[in-house]
Amino acid sequence: MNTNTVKISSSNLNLYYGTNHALKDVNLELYTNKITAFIGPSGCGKSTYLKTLNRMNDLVPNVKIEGEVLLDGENIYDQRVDTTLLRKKIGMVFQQPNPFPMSIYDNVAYGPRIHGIKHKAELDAIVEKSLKGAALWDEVSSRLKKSALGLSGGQQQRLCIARALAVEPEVLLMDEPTSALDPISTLKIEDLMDELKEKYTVAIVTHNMQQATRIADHTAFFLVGEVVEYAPTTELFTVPKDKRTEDYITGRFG
Ligand SMILES: Nc1ncnc2c1ncn2[C@@H]1O[C@H](COP(=O)(O)OP(=O)(O)OP(=O)(O)O)[C@@H](O)[C@H]1O
Repeated sequence: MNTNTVKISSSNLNLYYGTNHALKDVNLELYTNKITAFIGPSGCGKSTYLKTLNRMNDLVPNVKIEGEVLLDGENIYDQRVDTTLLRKKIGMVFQQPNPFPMSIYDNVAYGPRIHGIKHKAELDAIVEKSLKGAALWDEVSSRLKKSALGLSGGQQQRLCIARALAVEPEVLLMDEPTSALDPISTLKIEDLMDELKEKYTVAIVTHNMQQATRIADHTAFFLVGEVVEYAPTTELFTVPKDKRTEDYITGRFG
């Protein structure tokens, strides 16, 4: 894995929800312009880990985080870090498509407007570019002023990806982005992810091991808060080094 450039690196990362030690000494590196998948049984800490990467867990009461997460070598947990700017750089897409109850256009323009962009021509260009980037433009260009809630689930999820792209992030975090979608919409998002990695660094939590093998360059296997194994995806699924990884990927537990 040495040929890859490190975008995000976490070292000795521990997270506690009250007394629940949910992440245990997680050391992982995410590489620029690659897709990294996090797999593992329910409750093993995949989503928690993903959320530590843009400090979404800061919002949870009684959470305690120790260790470091570096983005381009800078610790994102440094007190001076502005979390709004951090989350502009590291965008997130959730399991359930969650468009705002407003027009397609306004959903995509929402982030840029918050960051101070007001001119219509500039916003129009961002909306078009982002919708194209999320492979949705052709389906919605004639109905930009219509409610986003009228889109199908798969379209809504691509809209959420467009909304994330609109603020020009460097990293995209995706928490089971296709688990609520039908197989055709899922394939569309997987194809899209392959395009997105040309420009962004992508991390995805998935329950679907086939999905990880289809799209991820690297895969980390989590078990009760620990990373058991982290390797290039083909290696992890064909020659796992740890017996627990082997048991999981062959369906013996989880
Ligand atoms: N906001 C929270 N407050 C308290 N405990 C939490 C919170 N979120 C997660 N946990 C706990 O942390 C542990 C890890 O949960 P997490 O959601 O990260 O696992 P996961 O691997 O993503 O699971 P799943 O695949 O079911 O989504 C679990 O024990 C869970 O109950």
